[in-house]
Amino acid sequence: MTLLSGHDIEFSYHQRPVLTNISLAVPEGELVGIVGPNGSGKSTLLKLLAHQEPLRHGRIELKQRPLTDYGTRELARELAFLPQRPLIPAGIRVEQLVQYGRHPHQGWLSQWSEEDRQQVAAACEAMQLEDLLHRPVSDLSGGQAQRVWLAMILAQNTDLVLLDEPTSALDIGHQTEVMEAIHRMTASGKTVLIVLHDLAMAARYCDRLLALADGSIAAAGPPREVITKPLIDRLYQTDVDILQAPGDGAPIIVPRRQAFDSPTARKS
Ligand SMILES: Nc1ncnc2c1ncn2[C@@H]1O[C@H](COP(=O)(O)OP(=O)(O)OP(=O)(O)O)[C@@H](O)[C@H]1O
Repeated sequence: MTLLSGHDIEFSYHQRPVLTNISLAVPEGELVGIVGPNGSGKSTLLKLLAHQEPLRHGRIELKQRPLTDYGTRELARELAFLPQRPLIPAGIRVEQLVQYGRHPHQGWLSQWSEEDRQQVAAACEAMQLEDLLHRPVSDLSGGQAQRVWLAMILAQNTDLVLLDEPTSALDIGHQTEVMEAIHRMTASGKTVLIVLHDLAMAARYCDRLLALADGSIAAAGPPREVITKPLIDRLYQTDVDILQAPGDGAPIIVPRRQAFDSPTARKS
C-alpha cells in the first residue's frame, strides 16, 4: 500500500522554479532514498512532503488523505521530520530534547505516561546517548547532536519519518549505527524517506531510490537500477567507477581523478 504520494508537484522560490513535474509513491514499510547533486531540490521536496512549505501546485496525500486536511498535532502523530539544520532551543539538555518527541502524543492536561518514558528510554538507547543525557545540546559535537535529534524523531514514534541528511556529520561507525537503526524502523513497519549524499550508503540500505536533477526526477527504482555509471556521471558531472562490495555486492562509487598522476608515472 502507498503511504505517501505526491502528484504533479511544482514549486518555485520567488518565481524561480525549483521543482517541476514531480510525482512519487512511497510504499508502506519501505526505506526510500532521495539522492542528487547540491541544489537539485531534495530538501525542498522533503519540506513540501513534511508540510513545512505551502504547496501551490500539485497534490500530496498521506494515507490517502490530502496533507492539508491534517491538523498540526494530528500530523505530528503521523509524520516526523528532521530538517538539515534544526535549531537547538536555548539551554536545552539532551534528555529534554528527546522528550519533545512525545509532545504530539500528550493531551493538554495529561501526565507523562509510562509509554512516553519507555519510548524516550528506547530512543536514547538506540542512539547511544546514555552518557550524554544531562549535557546541554549546544555543547555537543555535530555528530553527537545529530544522534540526539534522531532520538527525538524515534521517540515521536510516527508511521512516516522524513530525514534530511541525518548522517552527514557522523563518523563511519555512527553512520552505520544510524543507518541500522533506520533500517530497524522500516523492519518494524515504519516508512522512511531519507535524503542522502552518500550513494554507497543509499544503495546499501534503501529499498528504492529517487534521483533528482535540476528539480526533476532523473531516475527512480531499486538502487541497482538507479546507481549506474551513465546516470551518476551525468547527475554529478563527473567520471566514476562503480565497484561491487564484497559480500552483498552493493555498488561502491569511486570518483576518478581527473589527471591521475600515478606513482609509476612519477618514477619514470
Ligand atoms: N528559502 C529559499 N529561498 C530561495 N531559494 C531557495 C531557498 N531554499 C532553497 N533555495 C534554492 O532552491 C534550490 C534547491 O535547494 P534545495 O535546498 O532543495 O537543494 P538540495 O538538493 O537539498 O541541495 P543540497 O544537497 O545542497 O542540500 C537551490 O537552487 C536553492 O538555492
